[in-house]
Amino acid sequence: MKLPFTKMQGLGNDFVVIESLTTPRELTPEQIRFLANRHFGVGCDQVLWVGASEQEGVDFTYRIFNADGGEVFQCGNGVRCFARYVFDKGFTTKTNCVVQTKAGIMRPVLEPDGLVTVEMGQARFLPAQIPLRTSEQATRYQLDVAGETVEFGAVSLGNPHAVLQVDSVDTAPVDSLGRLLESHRFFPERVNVGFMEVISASDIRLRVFERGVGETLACGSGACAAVIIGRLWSKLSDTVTVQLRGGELRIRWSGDINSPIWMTGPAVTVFEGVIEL
Ligand SMILES: N[C@@H](CCC[C@H](N)C(=O)O)C(=O)O
Repeated sequence: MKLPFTKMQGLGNDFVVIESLTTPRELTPEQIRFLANRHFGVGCDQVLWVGASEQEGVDFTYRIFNADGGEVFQCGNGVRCFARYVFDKGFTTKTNCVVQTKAGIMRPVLEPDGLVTVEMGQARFLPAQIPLRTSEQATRYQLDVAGETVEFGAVSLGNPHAVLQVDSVDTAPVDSLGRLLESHRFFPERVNVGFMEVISASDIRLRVFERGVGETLACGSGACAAVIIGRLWSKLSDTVTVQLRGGELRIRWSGDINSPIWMTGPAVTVFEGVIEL
């Protein structure tokens, strides 16, 4: 089968976008892993699937697959690319489409300056919602990992995040500790692990070890999670610039746990192609 695709990136978090609007397409986990493979396939952190609306008031259905082939419910950099893709390809003339994900409805908006703003929904903190293997909700959790006590905040943006504060992201053990935490039994559905360095109340640096991928150049939902945790720990203001390895995101959150969080950043098409599956 010949499969057309579009390669996109948001701050270097890269995607293979598969269109299932004109020709319905389903991909197996093996096919996802092949597409994501940087040596034998196209190469990406996530495969994004663009599908038709399945309900009134919604324009499209958005599905997300990690490079390991697993389906997940949220991808912040991906939803910006999704909005850029459906608009640039002429599948909509709306600059503010409504997108159904498995985590709920998302509303990306194409800004006049080319950036994309997304309302990322409400954060969830209950252990069962994240999920965590505990019944006690806490602002800070502690785990013993490889003989050390690790402290972190935990939140769901539709996908699970643990956020650690570090003195410097340059020296943080992102790969080794990220890997251990990602698959720690405390997180029954595994977890994305963010390492946050607070520069000031309005600036952080962040590296993220993503579930099902490894460290990526940027993670949109991870940036939201870091700002939420940093704000709950009284270290951040309501508008924060998040410096990731691939560039910057602007994140806004009032601090009211019932209010949504907003993310603004770039979404770029890299190239198009056709691959034999
Ligand atoms: N890169 C993403 C997050 C993708 C999903 C994540 N790896 C998970 O397993 O939850 C983003 O920009 O949010």
